[in-house]
Amino acid sequence: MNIISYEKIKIKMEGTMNDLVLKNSKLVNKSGSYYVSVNDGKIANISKQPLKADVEIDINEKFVLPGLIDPHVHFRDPGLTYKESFKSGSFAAANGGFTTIIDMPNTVPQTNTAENFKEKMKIAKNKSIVDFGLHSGINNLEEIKKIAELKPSSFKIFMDLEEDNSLDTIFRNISIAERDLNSENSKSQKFNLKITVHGENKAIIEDNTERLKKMECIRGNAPIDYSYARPSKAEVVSVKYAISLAKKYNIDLHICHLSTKEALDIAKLEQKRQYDIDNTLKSKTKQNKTDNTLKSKTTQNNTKNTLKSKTTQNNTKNTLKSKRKQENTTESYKSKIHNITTEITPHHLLLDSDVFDKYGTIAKTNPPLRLKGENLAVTDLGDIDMIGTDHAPHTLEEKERGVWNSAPGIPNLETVLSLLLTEVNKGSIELSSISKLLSENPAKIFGLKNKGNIEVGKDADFVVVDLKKEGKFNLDNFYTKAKYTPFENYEYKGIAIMTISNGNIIMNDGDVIGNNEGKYVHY
Ligand SMILES: NC(=O)N[C@@H](CC(=O)O)C(=O)O
Ligand SMILES: [Zn+2]
Ligand SMILES: [Zn+2]
Repeated sequence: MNIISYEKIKIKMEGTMNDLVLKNSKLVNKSGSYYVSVNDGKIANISKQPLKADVEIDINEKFVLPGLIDPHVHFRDPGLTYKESFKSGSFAAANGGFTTIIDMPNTVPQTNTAENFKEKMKIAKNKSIVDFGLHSGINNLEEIKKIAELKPSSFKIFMDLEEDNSLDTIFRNISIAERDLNSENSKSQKFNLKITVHGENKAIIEDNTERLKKMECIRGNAPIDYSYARPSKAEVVSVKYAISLAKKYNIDLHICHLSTKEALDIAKLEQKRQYDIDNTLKSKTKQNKTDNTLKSKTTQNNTKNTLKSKTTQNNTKNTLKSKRKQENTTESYKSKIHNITTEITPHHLLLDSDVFDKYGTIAKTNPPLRLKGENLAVTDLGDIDMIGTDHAPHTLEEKERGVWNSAPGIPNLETVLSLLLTEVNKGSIELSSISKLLSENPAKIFGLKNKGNIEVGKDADFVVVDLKKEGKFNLDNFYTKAKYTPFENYEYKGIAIMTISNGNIIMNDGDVIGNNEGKYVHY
């Protein structure tokens, strides 16, 4: 038990004092103004009555939202820290209103062994000022099982880099690892492995790029050719295949940076199918329950008990059997429900390939910005689970090497909240949908149970926003090392003015205060 200093015990003894209170706060979907108090990094109380604390911050009737959570960042640490690091990346996150990020495995070395995973945990613990989850890379079954015990947020597959015939094996290995780990720990479904995919088909990309390069002399290969080289079809084919493998192996699937209507429709269809199966299962179990109670109680009890122990035996055997059956046959509706979830980036939401005219290869990213008519828009947000910024920093020099050799990727942590608050001011989305897309759903879908909402007992993670503040992004004020964005001349209305992580202020009016220690978070 760590001994805390006497004065803190004294304050605790008095019982009244909190560590922090946010007074005169506006909360989404609640009328009036609130006091939100914090104790030991957790939300202690939410009240209309005044609350006292060591530190009192007057929010002056601004909105206090749950701290933002980004499930898709590339902090390039270890190995590529000249582009970004957990220090610069987490400072950028704090500046953008984020209190939690989940980092991608395409570092050097790849985060695809238990050893490299632990090494990255250490690096992040030392450098990150926001809480962090980690996605794992892919490896053989043995390594996957060792990493799975460290509770990665998911196993990430870059389908644009994998041959189709290796994908089936990857999904199969993840489902076998989940089954084996849970049968070793049979008391509960302790391990729930999730796959996240970069959904673009490698073969289609290679064929189209080859064809366009050959025509270089005729077409001159403008930056927009990148959108033709990685056509929507590459995403549609890849997302369809990933969903079929998730069904076949009963594994939860999260689709990164969805960028086309067609692929979104396919994902929605499967989500609806799973929802219907889930409801059928729920009504069946309820039906069974009513049937059983109708029978006489007494005689039933003993038979029920013997039956129960047998049924539990059969059930475990059945689930394992159905899982085994799953591997080779098509899904049966009795199978475990696998969740299909989706994310979209700010650039695929708000930009299309027209922006290449102005920003050239600065706007080059994977998947590419879509041609008008193929792209998604703010009106599609109701069908998408979350925003994942795909904060993918590179150096300016790496971004200016022509259409084929420039590095793909756009940094977004310090622009996304202002971009979405501007949409709120335009009336195209509600303020509540920002919390749903950037806090509640990422927390729920990636199992971050202490995060995502302003509720008593949850982590005291907040972002205070000034809905009225207008301006243009000034790259000199950004903390990311990647000083470029296709949103440079965007006129925003609304910005983060304070970020609080576990009760500690980490950003105040655009100044990041770096004395906070981010912690590893997982499902
Ligand atoms: N999105 C990108 O264009 N680039 C990502 C890789 C990826 O997510 O494909 C990166 O790590 O740079
Ligand atoms: Zn990607
Ligand atoms: Zn990415």
